[in-house]
Amino acid sequence: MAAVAKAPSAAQHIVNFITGNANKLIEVKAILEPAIQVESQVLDLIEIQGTLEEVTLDKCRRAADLIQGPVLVEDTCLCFNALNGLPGPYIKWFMKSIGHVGLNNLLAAYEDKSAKAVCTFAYSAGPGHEPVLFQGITDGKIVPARGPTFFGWDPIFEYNGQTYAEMDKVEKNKISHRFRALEKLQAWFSNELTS
Ligand SMILES: O=c1nc[nH]c2c1ncn2[C@H]1C[C@H](O)[C@@H](COP(=O)(O)OP(=O)(O)OP(=O)(O)O)O1
Ligand SMILES: [Mg+2]
Repeated sequence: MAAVAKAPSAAQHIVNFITGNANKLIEVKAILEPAIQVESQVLDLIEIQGTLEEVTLDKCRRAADLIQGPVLVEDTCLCFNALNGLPGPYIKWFMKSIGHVGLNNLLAAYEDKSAKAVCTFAYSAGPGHEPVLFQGITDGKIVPARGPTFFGWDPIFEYNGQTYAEMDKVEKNKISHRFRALEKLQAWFSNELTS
């Protein structure tokens, strides 16, 4: 009897993470691999205005349409509690225009320096498929910059006495907003595998 071709084993998931940010990709790989293999394409996706969920869902649909296949995208917010959640999804533009000092100054008038780092991932199985969201939040506070300036606002976000920039990567990836979101994504993927 002729051998029947076996379907590829579903033992491992692969995601195509669409991002223009090399630092995000490094962290996502460090957190997900080897359980989930991370491939990546660089696309500068248009980002609408709206809530974090709206921004991420729209980004995901755009990515799936452009790639014509399954995609994973992520949007990161830095929300100042004294400012009712702002800069939120607009943190990238605030960082670019006013930097670490300007972001600290935004809170000068307030005693409350607390902030939330929020990561929202969206996974779509392809164009026309409704994206699934996975969100992670880490509570911290905004402080004058400490530590190396490799990644965005890492030097001004303090968690448990250390800024993200002062932590080594392994440590950040155990408590970060990105890790907490990816924990949920990983659980969802392993459920998909067994169901
Ligand atoms: O863990 C982080 N620690 C420090 N800074 C961070 C982190 N994660 C994102 N960031 C910065 C990058 C960007 O300035 C903004 C989010 O904007 P966001 O649109 O999500 O990122 P992006 O445009 O760089 O990449 P993408 O192509 O995936 O949209 O916060
Ligand atoms: Mg972006």
